[in-house]
Amino acid sequence: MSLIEQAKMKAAYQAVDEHVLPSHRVIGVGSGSTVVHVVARLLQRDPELNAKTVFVPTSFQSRGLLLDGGLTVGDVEQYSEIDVTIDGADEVDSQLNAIKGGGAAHLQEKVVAEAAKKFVIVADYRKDSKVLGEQWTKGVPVEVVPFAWRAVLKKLQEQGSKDAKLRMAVAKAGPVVTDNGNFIIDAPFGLIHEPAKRLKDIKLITGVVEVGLFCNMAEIAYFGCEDGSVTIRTK
Ligand SMILES: O=C[C@H](O)[C@H](O)[C@H](O)COP(=O)(O)O
Repeated sequence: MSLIEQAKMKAAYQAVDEHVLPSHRVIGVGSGSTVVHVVARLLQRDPELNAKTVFVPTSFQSRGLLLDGGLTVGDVEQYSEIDVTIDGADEVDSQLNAIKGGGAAHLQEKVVAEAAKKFVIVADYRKDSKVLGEQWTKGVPVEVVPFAWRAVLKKLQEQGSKDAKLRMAVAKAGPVVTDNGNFIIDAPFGLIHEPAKRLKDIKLITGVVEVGLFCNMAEIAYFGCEDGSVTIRTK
């Protein structure tokens, strides 16, 4: 296993061990490659405990992971109060603000994170920054209603993201289509010193569904380090 994969695994395992309690009945499960290790750790719990627990996924991917593991899935319509949600991130700043949506899943992720009493981030050392935009330079993922994408792109450029662009699919002609049937624009803004303001400005553009800036949401973040240790950051 590569160093990066080991780092993801250590962070994920420790977060599950410290935040998923036997008394919990509803657990939110994020998306991405780090969350694969979250689900692996959940599957190592007492099967009787898992049988009494409902897991709320945040994407087609995480739903598949949970179902493949034989776990019971639910949604926020059934379970509006979640005990804890654990999710990955593309970058986390010193205040625990995060960029998410590298896998185009941030709309459902934000809903499931907001429904949780506690939101926990797991990541490897490459995601650990002082200021957002230091390491994640692809831009802020912005989910948009398809017919409005050009209008939103223009507004994002006017807000200072000159290189904002529609995310294109890799093994399909045309744009990435999210699990919700929308498009994604990646909007680089350089260093983001005031993420909450940036979030508000982008969200006010008509046609924007959700912005991959998670501000003042995470309570704690676990970063797997290159030396095999795990760094914990709290508010
Ligand atoms: O849309 C995807 C999600 O926000 C992921 O949680 C994020 O991209 C981090 O993914 P990974 O753990 O693969 O780096």
